[in-house]
Amino acid sequence: MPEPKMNLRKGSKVWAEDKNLAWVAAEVTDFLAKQVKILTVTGKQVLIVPEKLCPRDADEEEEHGGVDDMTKLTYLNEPGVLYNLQRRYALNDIYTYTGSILIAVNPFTKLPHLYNVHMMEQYKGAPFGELSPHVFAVADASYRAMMSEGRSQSILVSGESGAGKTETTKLIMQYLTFVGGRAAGDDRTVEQQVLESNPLLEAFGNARTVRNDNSSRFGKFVEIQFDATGRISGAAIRTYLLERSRVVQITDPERNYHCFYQLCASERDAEKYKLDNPHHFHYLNQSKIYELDGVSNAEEYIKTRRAMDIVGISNEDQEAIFRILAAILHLGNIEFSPGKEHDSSTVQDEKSSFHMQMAADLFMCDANLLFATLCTRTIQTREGNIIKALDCNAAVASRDALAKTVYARLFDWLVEKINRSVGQDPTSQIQVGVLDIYGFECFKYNSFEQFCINFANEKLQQHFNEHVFKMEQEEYRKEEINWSYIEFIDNQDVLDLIEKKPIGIIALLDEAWYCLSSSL
Ligand SMILES: Nc1ncnc2c1ncn2[C@@H]1O[C@H](COP(=O)(O)OP(=O)(O)OP(=O)(O)O)[C@@H](O)[C@H]1O
Repeated sequence: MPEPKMNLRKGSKVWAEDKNLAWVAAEVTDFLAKQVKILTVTGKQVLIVPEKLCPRDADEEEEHGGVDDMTKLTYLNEPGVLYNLQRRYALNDIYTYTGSILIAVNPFTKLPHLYNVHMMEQYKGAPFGELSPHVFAVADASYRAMMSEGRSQSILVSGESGAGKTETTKLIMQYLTFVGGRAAGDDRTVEQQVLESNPLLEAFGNARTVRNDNSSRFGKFVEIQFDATGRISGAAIRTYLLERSRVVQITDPERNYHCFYQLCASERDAEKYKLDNPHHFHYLNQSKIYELDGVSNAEEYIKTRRAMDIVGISNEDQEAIFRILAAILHLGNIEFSPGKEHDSSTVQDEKSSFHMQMAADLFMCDANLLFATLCTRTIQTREGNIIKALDCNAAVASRDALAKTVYARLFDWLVEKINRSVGQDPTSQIQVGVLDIYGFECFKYNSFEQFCINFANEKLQQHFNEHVFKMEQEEYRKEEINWSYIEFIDNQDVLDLIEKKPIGIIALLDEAWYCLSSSL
C-alpha cells in the first residue's frame, strides 16, 4: 500500500505502481500541478499521483544481494520487501528475516548444501541473527528458549498452498532431533519414526491440487517432547480440518486422495475388491487426472503398505483399511431414481444394485439396511420414530455424507495408530510444537471448509499482530525509543463477525441448526 505522507523532491527514489509489474523503480524528475513526473528504470516518463508512489531505499545499487533482515531496509513497504526477496532469491538465498520471523521462498529445486549435518552443527547454539537466515536458526532458537526458560515453544509455519510448509516442518523436525537426539543405542529416532509414518499420512491426507501434486489437505501440529535434560522423549501428531469434501467431489485437474488410486493399481487387492479401473468410479472420474508425473500408483501402494507395517498396523487391520476404501468407491457409484411413492427413491438399475451389494459386503453390513440408511431418514418425535422417504437428491447427499464420514474416521484412526507407534511421553513437561496449517483459501466456489480454514488463519493473524506488532511497539514505547508506528490492520472486526456471541456467524449457524432439528 502506498505511503500516505511522503516528502518528494526532484531526484527522490520511488517505487511506482505498475499495471504489469506490480511495482517499478523510478526517480522523481518534476512536479506538475498535483501530479509527479517520474522516470522509470525501464526508461519511461510517467505522470502519476503521489498516492501511487512509495519511497525506495537509496542504497540498493551498492547492496546487490539485498539485506538479510527486512528491518534493515530504510523503507519497510511492500515493494521494498518484494524487491529484497527477489534479489536474494536470485542468489539462492531463500531465507530472509523480518526480526524474529523467517520468510522462506520455495526454491523448487534441491539445495542439499543448505541442510546437511555441517549446517546443523554451525547453527547449534549460535546466537539468533549471527549467521545467515535459516530455518535451523529458528528451530535452534526455540530449542534454546525451551531449555533456558523451561517453557514449551511453538513454531508456526504458514503460507499458501505449495509455499513449502510441509518441507519446512520436516526440516525443523530434522534439526530438533539433531540437537535433542535420543541416547546412543536407540535404534530409531523420533524424527525417523515420524518421518517413516509420513507416506501413510500423505497417502490418506494428500492429494493433487492445481498448485501442488502432493498437497496436504489437513492441518498438522507435531509436538516433539523433551525430558528435563533436553533429550527427545516422545512425539505426537495432531491433525485438523481434513478436507472431507474431496472424498466425494473433485474438480479437473485435481485428484482425490492418493490412497484411492494406489488401491486401484494394487492388482491383487484391486481384483479382490472389484476395482478394475479408476475411470469407472464416480468419486475418481469427475477429474480426468489419474496419474501423477514421475509417480507410480502401484509403487506408492507398496510404500503405503510398508509404512503401515512400520507403524505396526496388523495385516488384518490393513485389509480392513483397504476394504473400507473400496467400499467408499462402490458407494459413490450407487445412483438413484424416483421410487413409487411421492418424494421417495430407489436404486437406479442393476449396476447400482451391484455397487450397493459390494459396498454392503465390504462394510460388512446388510445391503437392505444400507439401502434404508441412504434412502430414508428417521425422525425422532415424542410419539415415536417416524421414517421419512428421501428423494433422489437427498439420497445422493446421504450417500456422500456416509462416504465422507467413514473416510474422516478412518483418517483419525490412522493418526491415532501413528501416535501409538511413535510413542508419547506422558511425563514430558516441555515440548516444541510445529504447526503446519493451510493458509488462506479463496476458490471459485468456497464451502464451509474454506470458512473454517480462513477463520483459523484470521485467529493466527491476530495472534501474530498481538505478538509481533503490539508487543514490539509497547517495548519501544517503554524504552522511549523514537519509533514511527507501523500501521497494521487489526482483524478483530472480522473475528467478531464470525465468533462473537450471540450474533456471530457461528452462533447464528448453531441457532439455525437447533431450530431446524427441533422443527423436524
Ligand atoms: N526448502 C525446500 N527445498 C527444496 N524444495 C522445496 C523446499 N520447500 C518446498 N519445496 C518443493 O515444493 C513442493 C511443495 O512444498 P510443500 O508440499 O512443502 O508445500 P506446502 O506449503 O506444504 O503445500 P500444501 O499447503 O499444498 O500442502 C515440495 O514438494 C518440494 O518439491
